[in-house]
Amino acid sequence: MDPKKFLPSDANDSVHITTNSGAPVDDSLNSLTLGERGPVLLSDFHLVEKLANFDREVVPERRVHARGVAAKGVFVCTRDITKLTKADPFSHVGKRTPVAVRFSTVVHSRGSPETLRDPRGFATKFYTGEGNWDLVGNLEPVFFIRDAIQFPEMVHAFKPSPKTEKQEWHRILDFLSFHPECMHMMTWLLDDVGIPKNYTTMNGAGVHTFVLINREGRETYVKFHWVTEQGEHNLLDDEAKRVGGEDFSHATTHLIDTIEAGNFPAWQLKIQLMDPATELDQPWGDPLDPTKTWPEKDFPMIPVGRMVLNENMDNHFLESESIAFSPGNVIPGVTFSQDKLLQGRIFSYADTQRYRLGANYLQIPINAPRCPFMNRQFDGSGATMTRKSDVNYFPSIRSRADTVGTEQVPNVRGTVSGTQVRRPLSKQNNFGQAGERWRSFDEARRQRLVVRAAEALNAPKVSKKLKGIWIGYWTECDRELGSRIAALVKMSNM
Ligand code: HEM
Repeated sequence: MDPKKFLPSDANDSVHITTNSGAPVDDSLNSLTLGERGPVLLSDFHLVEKLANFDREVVPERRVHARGVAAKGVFVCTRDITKLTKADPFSHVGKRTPVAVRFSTVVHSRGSPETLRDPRGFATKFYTGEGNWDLVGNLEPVFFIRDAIQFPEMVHAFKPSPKTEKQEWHRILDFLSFHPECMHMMTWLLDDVGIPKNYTTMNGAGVHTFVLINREGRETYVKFHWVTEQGEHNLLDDEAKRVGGEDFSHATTHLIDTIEAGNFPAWQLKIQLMDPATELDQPWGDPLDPTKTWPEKDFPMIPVGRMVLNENMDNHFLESESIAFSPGNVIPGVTFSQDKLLQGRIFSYADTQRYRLGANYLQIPINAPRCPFMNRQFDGSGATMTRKSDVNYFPSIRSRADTVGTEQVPNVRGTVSGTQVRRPLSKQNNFGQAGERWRSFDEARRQRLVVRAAEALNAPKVSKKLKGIWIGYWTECDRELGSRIAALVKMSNM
């Protein structure tokens, strides 16, 4: 039997409604009752099945990044970097790799306004010839914290309060006051880019340091950046209120309409490179620190590819909602650095997706690999893979692939040794790049950040003590920045 031949479809190839098992239903408008006025009979199988199906139509929303929209497209390699990496999408100039991208906000639920000040997700799945590679990035090239062990509590502080179900600044500022490494990210969140005009006018970043590996096994540190060809545009706070009032899904509307109209948005993929032998010599900090950017004058942006989004998703639930990105999905030629935030992410995504979408979430078509594939772990809830063989173990003398062996995949890094410790990175420099970024703005943009930072500190329940800590941090970033914020903060209320 070829099970694929019998997959239910929406071809509507029956003249009447059927049950999920295909039996004709004589009436799908009136429940089966004892007499015209009821009661309703439990033997109305169709009614019970319809309601039961409806009751299960949703899966849990993503724990973060619940609100988003996805599209499909293509990535084209534009520069020969085969000396740096054996990764399939870069195998030759002109190489085309299908992609799916999901843009998102972070904190609030599905259906929340897209005009809120919030980081933005920019996640890309490359369907490569050697497995799916997910670059699960954000608009901002840095993050609030450095260690995954702090992430759940950070999200609790940003998410709506368990008492009021409202996002509250005092909880965010309280948590982050213990993490001065957040200051660089705060100069992105409270900057104009904190509310992008729409998803096509924003850049993206891989954030972490990753490692490129070439055919000889040589490793190069890399940072990935998506640079929008539409130009970077944002909404100022008043504009955001107006746009959000007119259409709280404005960014989703814009992406779908733009693609529908054939104005396909595009991004350049640029990389920055570092020799790992120099990693301890960087004056600005540690390249394993995701709160740092690499100065462009020392690490120039090198364009290596171009991505065009040219197709909307056909079905929101089956594609946009079911797509599952994970920083753990790397391919030969690209791997992880020891960045502690990244290392926690390698676990967390696949784990939440097993819960959110089920054990066989990688068999959902939008997630399935589009390359030759072979392993023996596919049974369980949601399994749809066509299999005819009785070899469901490994290795087997009856399977050629099991005995031939594969080319050595140069993805495993060399020996690492050390003493077990729980200790933060010693090179911190929490304020330097934050101050540099603020000073790089023109005066109007500087002032907008000052006002937003002060508004956060003037929010309800922000204590005098907390205000003092934050004014201290802003002053460490830049003396003038600190004093300008302090001048707008009301100190008398607590
Ligand atoms: C230790 C830190 C982090 C943890 C534990 C974490 C965990 C998660 C989880 C559980 C999800 C939901 C995934 C799903 O249900 O499919 C998610 C989504 C996401 N995360 Fe993170 N995250 C972390 C840091 C980051 C950072 C630093 C970035 C940016 C570089 C990021 C970008 C994203 C994006 C873009 C999504 C949405 C993916 C999509 O569109 O489906 N996360 N994260």
